[in-house]
Amino acid sequence: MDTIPNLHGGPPVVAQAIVELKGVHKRHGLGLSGVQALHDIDLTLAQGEMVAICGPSGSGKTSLLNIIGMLDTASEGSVVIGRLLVSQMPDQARTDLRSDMIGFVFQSFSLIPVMTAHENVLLPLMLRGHLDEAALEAAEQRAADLLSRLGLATQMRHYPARLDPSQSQRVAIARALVTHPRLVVADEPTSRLDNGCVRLVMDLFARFQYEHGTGFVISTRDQRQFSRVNRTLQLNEGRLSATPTEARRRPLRVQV
Ligand SMILES: Nc1ncnc2c1ncn2[C@@H]1O[C@H](COP(=O)(O)OP(=O)(O)OP(=O)(O)O)[C@@H](O)[C@H]1O
Repeated sequence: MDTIPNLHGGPPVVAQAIVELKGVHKRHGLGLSGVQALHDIDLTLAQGEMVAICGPSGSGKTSLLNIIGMLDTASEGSVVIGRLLVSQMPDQARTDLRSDMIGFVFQSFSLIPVMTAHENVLLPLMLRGHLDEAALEAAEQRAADLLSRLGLATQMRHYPARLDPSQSQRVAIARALVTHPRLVVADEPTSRLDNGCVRLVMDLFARFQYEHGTGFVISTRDQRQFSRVNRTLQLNEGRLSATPTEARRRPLRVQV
């Protein structure tokens, strides 16, 4: 549990944790060639909080995000996402939970080459099961709105091969948001964007945070994001160097 200043003047709001990591270690590979990517990570994120994880290349940002995003498992320690102990869940249950509550922005975008930008964004909604005509129309509209907000109105019918890195990164961001997930995990989501596009993306994230209570975990080396998040944590050689209370913290805007 975490208390958040109430910007509307009332008592502090008690926010539930959406992510709780305790004593998390991650080792890639076995034996002498193995790499210890994360050491004894304790981390709690409140629902609706936006947190940046910064650190140099190789510090363990992707390893940490993959665990929070349920794409990978910890070697040791407990991982609770949305109050469920995912570190002890069978793979299929973890996959289902991930598609229900998490949007993931991959560092390498991971767009599907045989689908247009619009189809790529629509895909997570289509994978949720059969949509009747009205639901399909609403889903198509939602995907188109997100692409427009990210400055891609004229690229919707383009295939990934015709998109530049900035456009591809924005398509990957739209795809992560389209299900209105409770948590977005974004691996260096602004690495290929100019200042104008960074502003578009961070404005859209802030809007989701405010309107839908979406939480964000963003790994970054990009100083341009730091003023827009609630907290910034530092990873160095697999260790979080500031405890959450020591780290700079800005109040959350919450709807009450
Ligand atoms: N699948 C893997 N197998 C072996 N080692 C790995 C694997 N994935 C990551 N590592 C190693 O774990 C360490 C942390 O890597 P990670 O990708 O998590 O860091 P990062 O901070 O995200 O780096 P970057 O900013 O360059 O993406 C590095 O030493 C990396 O080489």
